[in-house]
Amino acid sequence: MTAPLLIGTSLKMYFGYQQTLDWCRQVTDIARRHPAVTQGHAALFIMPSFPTLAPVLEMVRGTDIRIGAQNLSDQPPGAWTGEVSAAMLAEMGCRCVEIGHAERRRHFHEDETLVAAKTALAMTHGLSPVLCVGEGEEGDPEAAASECIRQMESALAETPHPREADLIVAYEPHWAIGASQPASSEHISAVCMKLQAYLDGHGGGCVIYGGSAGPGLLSRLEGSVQGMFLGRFVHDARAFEQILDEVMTLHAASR
Ligand SMILES: O=C[C@H](O)COP(=O)(O)O
Repeated sequence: MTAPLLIGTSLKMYFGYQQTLDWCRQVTDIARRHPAVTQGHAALFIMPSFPTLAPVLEMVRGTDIRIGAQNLSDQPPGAWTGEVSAAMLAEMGCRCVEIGHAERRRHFHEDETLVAAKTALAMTHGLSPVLCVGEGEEGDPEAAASECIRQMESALAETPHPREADLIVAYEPHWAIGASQPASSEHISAVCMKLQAYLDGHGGGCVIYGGSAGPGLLSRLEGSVQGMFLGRFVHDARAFEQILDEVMTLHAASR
């Protein structure tokens, strides 16, 4: 059987507490009954805000939905006011953590040294990094892929081999995040296939696409990505279900 497509989302800081729980419940209910999930063609992850991690972890108990944080400290537990450790996330039951998102690089000045430290720490605690890479300006896919591979190499520089958790690379061109539409399918496919080829030769991992992604995009990418990293366009949980419907259609077409 082929590997499941990875369908994940970060809720960023959009929702309130109750709204997050309501949305996660809707998606969990969809996951419990949708054949794309129950038959193993799609694997899901959700990254809600820190205060909701505990109730959401409880909510998804009995499913295989991975829950992750949108950030972690690059430091071991100690005197780091306001930070959250990899150790605590792992202890709670988180299985993945987002690292290097364009918004954290831009607004919180997270540099490549910090991204590499966080990636290594996540791995050593068995947390799969959802490592976000992407070029700043719209341009040709060759240059974009080179820049993303450079970012991946930098991010993985401190990570011991073999890796202690699966690596998920989210290709997110910065210029396509928060936009009205994603990058073109041709651009996404060309870059993601290069990044996947790189990972296949360098310890493994899977490449998913994010940046104004929504229903319909996965079908247009014709198997060139391993999944999707979703944002605003699944805030209505029915859109999440539509994407799982697409996974089923793609699976049927591949048989
Ligand atoms: O974390 C998700 C990505 O940054 C994409 O967000 P967006 O689809 O709202 O642009």
